[in-house]
Amino acid sequence: MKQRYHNSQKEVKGMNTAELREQFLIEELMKNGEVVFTYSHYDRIIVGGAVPTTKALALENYPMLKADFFLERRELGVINVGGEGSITVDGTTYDVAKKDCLYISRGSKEVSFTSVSASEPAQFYILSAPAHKEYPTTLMKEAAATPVVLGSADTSNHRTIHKYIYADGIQSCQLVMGLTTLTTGSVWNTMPSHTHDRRMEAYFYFDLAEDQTLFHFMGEPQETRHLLVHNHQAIISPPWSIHSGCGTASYSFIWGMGGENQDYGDMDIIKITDIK
Ligand SMILES: O=C[C@H](O)[C@@H](O)CC(=O)C(=O)O
Ligand SMILES: [Zn+2]
Repeated sequence: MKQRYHNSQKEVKGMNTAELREQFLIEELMKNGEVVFTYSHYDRIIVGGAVPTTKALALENYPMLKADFFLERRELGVINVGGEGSITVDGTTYDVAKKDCLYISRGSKEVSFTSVSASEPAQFYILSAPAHKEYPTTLMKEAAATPVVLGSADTSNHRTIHKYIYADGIQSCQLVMGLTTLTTGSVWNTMPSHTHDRRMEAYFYFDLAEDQTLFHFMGEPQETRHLLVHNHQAIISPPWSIHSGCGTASYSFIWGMGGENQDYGDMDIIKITDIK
């Protein structure tokens, strides 16, 4: 498991492209036959990917957690962005198809990830946060998440938001998680952009054509920087940073947060003409 510490706003202002990418971009998350994790000190979120092929992959323990097992003091959210798959939690198996979400309770001891087809594997995107109590392991199919349509073609940001883990959805200690799909021809996410000093956020981009890219914007609202992101890459957004992106084609992304509250609507919106 790789580890990333905090960066101050002042430090980030002075970073060049390589330094920004090293701190805030996670380039490789979906590796066939592997579970890959990055531990971020922003709200102690762990960002990961699991791609089982011919055999199941277990959620192993990591020495740096100093825990008896991964979920001893943590909760975990998973969304599949690949082929058909399932997740087994302490003997119960859940079918997790593309865009379905499974919340896994703190205290769960044996978790494993399986694909139906090794040639079209499931690709599980994982977020885990420290948890103080147990909430039940819960599966939410994509169809069960109420879609919220935002933006318009006029502003190139027509998109549908599916919320899974949040105050009015699957219950958790602090994890908030869902996904956004851009309508063909729309390319802007999260514009107008916002910050929420109360929560960090991670974005994982998927369904972006392999020969396309996305400009992800971060930084303080009047001191923005950008990172060039490709399909299946994630970015870590500090609480003081905007997180907004513009693709060279349409795409989807998973957003996930941890921190002070689970109120999806808690956002400090920045007027479009005020961004610098
Ligand atoms: O705090 C919430 C997150 O930034 C995202 O949910 C925003 C988003 O998906 C969008 O506007 O497209
Ligand atoms: Zn946000």
